[in-house]
Amino acid sequence: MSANLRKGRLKTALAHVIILADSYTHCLSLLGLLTLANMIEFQHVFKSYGRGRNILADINFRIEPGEFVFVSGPSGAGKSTLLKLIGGLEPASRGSISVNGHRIDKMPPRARPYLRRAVGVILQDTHLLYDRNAMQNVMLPLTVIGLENSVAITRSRAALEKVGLSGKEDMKPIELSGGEQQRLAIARAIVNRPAILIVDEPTANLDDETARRIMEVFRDFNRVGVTTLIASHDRGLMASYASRTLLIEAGRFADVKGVPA
Ligand SMILES: Nc1ncnc2c1ncn2[C@@H]1O[C@H](COP(=O)(O)OP(=O)(O)OP(=O)(O)O)[C@@H](O)[C@H]1O
Repeated sequence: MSANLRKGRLKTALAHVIILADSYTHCLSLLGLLTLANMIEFQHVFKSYGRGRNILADINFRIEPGEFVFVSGPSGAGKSTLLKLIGGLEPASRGSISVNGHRIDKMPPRARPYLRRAVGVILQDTHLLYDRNAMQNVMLPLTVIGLENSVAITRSRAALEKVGLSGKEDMKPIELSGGEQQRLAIARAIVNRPAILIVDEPTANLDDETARRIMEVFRDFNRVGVTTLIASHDRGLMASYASRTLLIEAGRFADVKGVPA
């Protein structure tokens, strides 16, 4: 056997080991997630911005590990605000919020990276890095935690493929359509395999077929135990997927089985 052929085979074998090791750690992390109890609990939570009115008032609910829940209500009702509280992107004005058993309203700033890893946040404003290409944007959360480059690339490619962006790795966000940018933000949020996914209006800019495909990506994650919360006013989407809906309407809050009437 020539030295080049041997080298080639060794490289292929190594790549397989890396992928296998990666799946192994994924399984372990999923087991870890399940034992970590990736639940969300709000107790008497109030939220106002500055001295303004209460956007959320005395909100109480508990989402069990692995649930798939919609947050619904009219525009301006406070859906994004609720998601931001869970992701630690906005502080509550009063009350207690627990995520994964940690009181995030009492979490010191040095513990924030933990929350960022545990909770994948996909907001309407995608916060992509416009001077980096699609691949670099998706790789960022993995680079931050010090994952080896080759593993980060393999996982980022897989995440881009999941959201239908294979072949667009080298494109900058500005060269992508609104819907593609949204899918890029989804790839970046799932690449870290969070315990909880919170998603704001994920299908707003997408055609029906792409919307269905993206919802299936969230379902796949949910099937392996990822607690998923989706803010939406798309009744068709909720009719297909919702088994529980948190409804915020005119300052009132309701926890509804299935889709609200
Ligand atoms: N940073 C902020 N400062 C002040 N007010 C804010 C801020 N963010 C949101 N609000 C106000 O809080 C209210 C709820 O906003 P939020 O974005 O949570 O609603 P929403 O239900 O997600 O709306 P939409 O469906 O239109 O996205 C709105 O009246 C909004 O103006």
